Amino acid sequence: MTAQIINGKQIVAEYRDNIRREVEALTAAGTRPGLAVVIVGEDPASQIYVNNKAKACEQVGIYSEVHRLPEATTQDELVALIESLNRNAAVHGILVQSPLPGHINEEEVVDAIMPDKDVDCFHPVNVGNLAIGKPGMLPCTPAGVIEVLKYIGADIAGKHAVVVGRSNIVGKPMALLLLREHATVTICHSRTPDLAAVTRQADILVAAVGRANLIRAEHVKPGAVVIDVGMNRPEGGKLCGDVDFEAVKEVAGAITPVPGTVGPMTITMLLRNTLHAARRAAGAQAAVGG
Ligand SMILES: Nc1nc(=O)c2c([nH]1)NC[C@@H]1CN(c3ccc(C(=O)N[C@@H](CCC(=O)O)C(=O)O)cc3)C=[N+]21
Repeated sequence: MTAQIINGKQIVAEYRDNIRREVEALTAAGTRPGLAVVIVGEDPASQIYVNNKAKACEQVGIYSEVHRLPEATTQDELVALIESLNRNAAVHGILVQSPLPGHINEEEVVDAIMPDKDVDCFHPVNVGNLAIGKPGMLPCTPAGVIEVLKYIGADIAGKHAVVVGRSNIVGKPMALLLLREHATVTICHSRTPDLAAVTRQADILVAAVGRANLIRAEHVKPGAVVIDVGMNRPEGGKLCGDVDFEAVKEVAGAITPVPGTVGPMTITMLLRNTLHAARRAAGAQAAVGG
């Protein structure tokens, strides 16, 4: 039996429809949600992603502004821009597209973003709140994966979820969100001696490494839900994930295609974070009678 191919188009359309309605209501009440995206340099993949983010904002009625800075931008100039966006009342979310040029200290840049406007959930304050289970900003890609699992009706509580990859932007926060949903969670990485022996135990397998075809049929338990977070562009080839889709779809119970699901859901969660940030800002303003 072949796996259920998870239809990202349908999930994304439903979520964005709900967000669009909520944005409309908040705008009518006097606060139009706004997102500022900052991109430094000319990385071609980043240009595509940033354009997709701006288009998605437009689709749901969120105000957006894209700040395109030259490769030679200094640390001080970038931090000064972030500080001005922190003070800008029309901007509720700030996203600084990574990767940044080598001469920029990325950590210092993230620290400069006001935590309330950190719609990536990269700031240490938001990461800490996530780790201790306080409500707040959720990281976009991991939150999107949880929404996909819920949408297809996958059980998470008590299931064994295996995350392959330990990055700060996907692997680690993914494990925290699965834990919050009461999964038993294992994280694998490049030093895991027998990857397949661990991944074969997974009821839910999340691949977030950035290596094409890392996960093959022998890595997957029959019937498992396989979520592919990889975004690989082999030279001259087309975009593909970390999972050998054709082979794994014959074993898995459900699988996400790349492109099509996790990428657009990531952007959808960015829209949701921006909406929530705007709603909190509007509430805070009402509380001081502003
Ligand atoms: N501060 C920051 N926040 C991010 O969230 C962030 C980032 N930097 N840097 C780069 C990564 C990557 N990322 C993607 C989001 C959507 C798609 C996406 O929509 N992908 C489409 C395909 C797009 C295409 O054709 O290339 C899909 O999977 O269907 C891809 C990649 C966000 N990132």
